[in-house]
Amino acid sequence: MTIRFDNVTYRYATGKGGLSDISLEVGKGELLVVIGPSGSGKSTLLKLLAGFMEPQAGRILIAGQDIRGVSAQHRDLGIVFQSYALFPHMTVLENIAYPLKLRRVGRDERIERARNALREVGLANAGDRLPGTLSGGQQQRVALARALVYKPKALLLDEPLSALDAGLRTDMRDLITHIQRAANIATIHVTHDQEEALSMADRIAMIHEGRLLQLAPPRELYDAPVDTTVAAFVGKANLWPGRVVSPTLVATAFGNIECVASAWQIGAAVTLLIRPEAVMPITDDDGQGKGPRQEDKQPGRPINRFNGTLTQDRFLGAVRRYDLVVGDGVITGETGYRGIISGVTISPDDVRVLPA
Ligand SMILES: Nc1ncnc2c1ncn2[C@@H]1O[C@H](COP(=O)(O)OP(=O)(O)OP(=O)(O)O)[C@@H](O)[C@H]1O
Repeated sequence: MTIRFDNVTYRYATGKGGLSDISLEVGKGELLVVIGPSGSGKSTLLKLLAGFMEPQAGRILIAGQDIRGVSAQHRDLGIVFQSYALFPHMTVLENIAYPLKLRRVGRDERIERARNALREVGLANAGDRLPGTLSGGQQQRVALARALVYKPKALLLDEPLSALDAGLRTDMRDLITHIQRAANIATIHVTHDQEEALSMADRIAMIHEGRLLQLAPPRELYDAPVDTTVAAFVGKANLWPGRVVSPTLVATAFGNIECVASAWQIGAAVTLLIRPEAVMPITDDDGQGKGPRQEDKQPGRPINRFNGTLTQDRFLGAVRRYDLVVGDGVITGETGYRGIISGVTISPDDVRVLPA
């Protein structure tokens, strides 16, 4: 089954917030992650889908059917919230079986299906316990089992991992994607956490101020963001304002930067995006301060080469994130190199030209 938003608009009575003209489709078995800053409209999107309120314009379709007027409980959606929302006085098994009871499934079948669902989330032995005796991660697994037990048409995950600590969150990402794949169910997952989005999503929808800015697979969103808002929200970014001076040159506060600007008019105001991992430290190994990648392209002439002073040097384990002050500007780089850094180079191919 699929989920589709056709030009959906919702305005709160206050006149502020909501969603404007959202169109997107989630395919059968697809995991779409919705990201965006606080207040961008992510929860509004879920509330409209879940049936807690109706759009003022546009249509929402589940499995090709317009769901306007269908009550929340008849939309047959599995929903997992940040707060586990389990019934504290019911055992784990009773919690999971509850949606089946509501649907008048017989007792034996209820228990059997609830046990299967519990096994799928790796908690086969926890059926008789009360939710309060489980850890946060375990409770979230129960919530997931309860959401899926009646084979809903689609799955909605509203920040399901945000109450968990970092290590557990990473494990739960894998569990959710595993179970979501096995259930082959169209899923919308809302999160603040960009790494969670990048690692879990088939595609990511980035929402900002109620508008859909970009809908793309994680790599495309990261490598080719449509604008500076997406570039800054997803991953770390060096963003430098500039002006196109030739098809291969953009003037910035750091001087003229070699890049591919042929799609832009001469004189156009642009912003250059350089990801920190594309910033190459000039190491002792290439002594003369010419990055090897630049030499390959134009022998003898150093391109996009900057000398400066390291002001921040953060050891993050696998990598080191540093700030190099160059004139009035700062270049942030990431590297596994542990030696002294006094300059960097940036390959023209690693510079992305975005609208100003
Ligand atoms: N019940 C409401 N009445 C009026 N305005 C609301 C209501 N709910 C949300 N809003 C406004 O709509 C906008 C979008 O809110 P929404 O909760 O969808 O954002 P969000 O992206 O989910 O934010 P967060 O990440 O903080 O949960 C916000 O500006 C918010 O203030």
